[in-house]
Amino acid sequence: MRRKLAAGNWKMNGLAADLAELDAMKPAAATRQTDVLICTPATLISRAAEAVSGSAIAIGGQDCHVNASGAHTGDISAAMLADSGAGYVITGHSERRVDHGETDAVIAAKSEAGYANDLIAVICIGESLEEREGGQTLDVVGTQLKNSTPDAATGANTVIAYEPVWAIGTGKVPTLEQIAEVHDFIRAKLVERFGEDGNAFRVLYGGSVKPSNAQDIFAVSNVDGALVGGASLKASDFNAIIEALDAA
Ligand SMILES: O=C(CO)COP(=O)(O)O
Repeated sequence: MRRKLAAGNWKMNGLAADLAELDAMKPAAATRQTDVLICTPATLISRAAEAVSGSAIAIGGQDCHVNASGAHTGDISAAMLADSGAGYVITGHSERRVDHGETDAVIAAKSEAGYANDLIAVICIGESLEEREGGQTLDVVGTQLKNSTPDAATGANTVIAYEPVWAIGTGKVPTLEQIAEVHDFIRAKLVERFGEDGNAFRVLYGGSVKPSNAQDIFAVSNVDGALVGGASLKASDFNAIIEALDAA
């Protein structure tokens, strides 16, 4: 039985004053069946980890460098994330694939850097609108999944997040049938590659998840939770999403 995961990605949002939102998420996070994760900007990780200490909320980073240390001005290593109190790291978010030219091979290497520091990698994959309209969704998702996921991935050290690029921050959400098609496909590919352990990977949906659509999305087969952007910034929204997931 996979534990569910409600994950928030704060992206480039969050100052010290916003740590109060984490405090307000603690009661909702104290659920039986759902893990709760907030990936803050790197500048807040250590304070966020302190703020959630003793609660059920885990803290993660949003990216890491492939190397452990060295002359990489402005970059942050997986060891630094772990040292700051992170337990997870997002790799391969579409905003990094697009803004920073990250390839599947780089994303796999970043995920491995995470494993080496006992971080769980949340590996993101998803098609663009053009690819969706061109009927290439499963090809694109399949290739990204294969090449961004290291051979060392397991259901314990890796979470897959399916985030259609056109659904991120747009308010547009795929139909439940479209979500089911991709999640069932991802599950089949994981089982094909990793055998029985392929059933242990959590597969999250991401892209315009809100309290108003969460219940329907969480009822879809092979949806084990969500990676939430905008609606994870405020406890009032994210708590409702946690509760919808826990009840699903
Ligand atoms: O990119 C996302 C999470 O990583 C989704 O963002 P939104 O929930 O704001 O659409």
